[in-house]
Amino acid sequence: MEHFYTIQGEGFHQGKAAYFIRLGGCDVGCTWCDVKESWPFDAHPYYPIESLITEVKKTNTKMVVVTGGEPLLHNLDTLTNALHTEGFHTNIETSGSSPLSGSWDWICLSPKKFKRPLPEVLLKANELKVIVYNKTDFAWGEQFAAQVTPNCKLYLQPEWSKAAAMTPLIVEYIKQHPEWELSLQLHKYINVP
Ligand SMILES: C[S@@+](CC[C@H](N)C(=O)[O-])C[C@H]1O[C@@H](n2cnc3c(N)ncnc32)[C@H](O)[C@@H]1O
Ligand SMILES: Nc1nc2[nH]cc(C(=O)O)c2c(=O)[nH]1
Ligand code: SF4
Ligand SMILES: [Mg+2]
Repeated sequence: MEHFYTIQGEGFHQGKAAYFIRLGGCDVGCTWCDVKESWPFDAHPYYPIESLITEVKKTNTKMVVVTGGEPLLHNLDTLTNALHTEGFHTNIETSGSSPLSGSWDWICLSPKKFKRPLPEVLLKANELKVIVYNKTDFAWGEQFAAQVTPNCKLYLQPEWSKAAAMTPLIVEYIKQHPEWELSLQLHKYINVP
């Protein structure tokens, strides 16, 4: 759908330079999704992997983030193998709701009520990023925290339109449950892609 060089705005790698590859198509349908234009599967331009890699190599980045849409609707083996051949770190942003493909240095799983994550992806997640849209989402997120591995990082991220109301609740929750950390969508505060 699009590709751009920016800083990772969310989660464990927040603040680091990263090249984003956003793949078209999503079958999850979150009511509050901030990239609904990504949902149609066939409405986006196709970029050959070689030309994407040429663009990434023009930057100074080591890190490539594959997102969407739901990137796991595509088989990502060829793309991630090509990125690894060129020495890039491969990160994915996923709802975990479709089978895992690709080889990943970092998997950020953000579970969704609209299509639940698969156990196989929960077990491979390096980072669990729960979006807090209302106060019931804390208890809802704990069920997934119970299914990831002990090393998996745990983040609570306010849904953007509810951030003013939810961020204070998140701060209180983290004070009570310090295994969780705050993730803000930094790029939206500083107006970068
Ligand atoms: C647009 S999604 C694409 C990747 C994948 N479909 C997923 O949901 O993880 C990228 C990240 O943005 C988060 N996100 C989407 N809309 C959001 C919103 N309105 N507020 C906060 N986070 C949002 C998702 O939960 C996910 O972690
Ligand atoms: N800067 C920036 N950081 C991000 N982290 C995850 C994003 C995504 O949409 O997957 C995203 C994004 O769209 N922009
Ligand atoms: S899974 Fe991701 S891309 Fe799909 S609707 Fe939800 S937030 Fe948007
Ligand atoms: Mg985004």
